[in-house]
Amino acid sequence: MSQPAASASPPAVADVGRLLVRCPDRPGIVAAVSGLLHAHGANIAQSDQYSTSLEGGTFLMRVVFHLEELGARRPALEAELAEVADRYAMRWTLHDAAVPKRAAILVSREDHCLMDLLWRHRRGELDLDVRLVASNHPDLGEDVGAFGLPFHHVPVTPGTKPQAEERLLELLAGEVDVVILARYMQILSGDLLTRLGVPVINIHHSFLPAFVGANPYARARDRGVKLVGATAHYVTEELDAGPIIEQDVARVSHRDDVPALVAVGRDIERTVLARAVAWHAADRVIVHDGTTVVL
Ligand SMILES: Nc1nc2c(c(=O)[nH]1)N[C@@H](CN(C=O)c1ccc(C(=O)N[C@@H](CCC(=O)O)C(=O)O)cc1)CN2
Repeated sequence: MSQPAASASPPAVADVGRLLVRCPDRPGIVAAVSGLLHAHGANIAQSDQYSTSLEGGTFLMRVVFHLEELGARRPALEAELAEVADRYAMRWTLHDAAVPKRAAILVSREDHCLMDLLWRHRRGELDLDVRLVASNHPDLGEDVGAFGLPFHHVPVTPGTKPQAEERLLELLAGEVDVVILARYMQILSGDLLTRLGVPVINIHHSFLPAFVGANPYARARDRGVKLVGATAHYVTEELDAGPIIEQDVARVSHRDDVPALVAVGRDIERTVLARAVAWHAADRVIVHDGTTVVL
């Protein structure tokens, strides 16, 4: 099963920029962007592009480049990018690979996805600046503290959901660039998502679009599935309907009861979430028309 390379991005080093481009497809875009980077003294290390259609499609491009003194040269580079963008009706973002995205992780009681992310982060495998962990249960506070990270218990009950979301916003709004739901089992309101204003990545414990919502493994067992899976997706107000970033599956059989399905699923969930988070951290995921392109 082919999939984007586990990590095609060069190591995050000084003076490495990542440029993401989106515009109506037409001839000359690659030449215009590469020519601009060359004119500013940049050396392109990686370039990936995709057009949604050869006729009237949208052109998506990700360029990783090295430019000495990137910080000092960035204003002039961005000024000329703005001019090229006008010519090609281009939307673009430029990221400094030396500045990891600030992240918060939300969790409930299941620890496998959270711990996997924290272990990878501690080993330096996850290019993120993990700022805090928050949970609607106190269970994992000690485990998080062992990683030297702040842990915030934000209890949620049906009658206190608005107040809990206000507390989450106090902790997160303006403080992080991405929020990761590592089996966080509370539905986030559209108001919270809007006020957060940053991408939220969720791991759903089924191969979406099958078994949206709660208790997917029990429903999968009742259905007699021969595969179970996990799906990492961006979070939207509609439950488990956001753009899919990564998925994977494993074979199961009639011999597997629900606990066995849950056990098989745990390994899939944590590896799928880790891959999705790593790709997001490396600016490899572009959302287009409710789906994603992973360059
Ligand atoms: N706005 C969104 N919020 C969340 C999403 C999402 O896609 N959009 N994904 C969920 C995670 N999730 C499945 O992956 C999920 C979580 C919670 C529920 C649910 O029914 N929760 C109940 C309360 C459960 C409890 O009290 O423990 C509820 O919130 O009413 C279904 C699916 C994370 N949030």
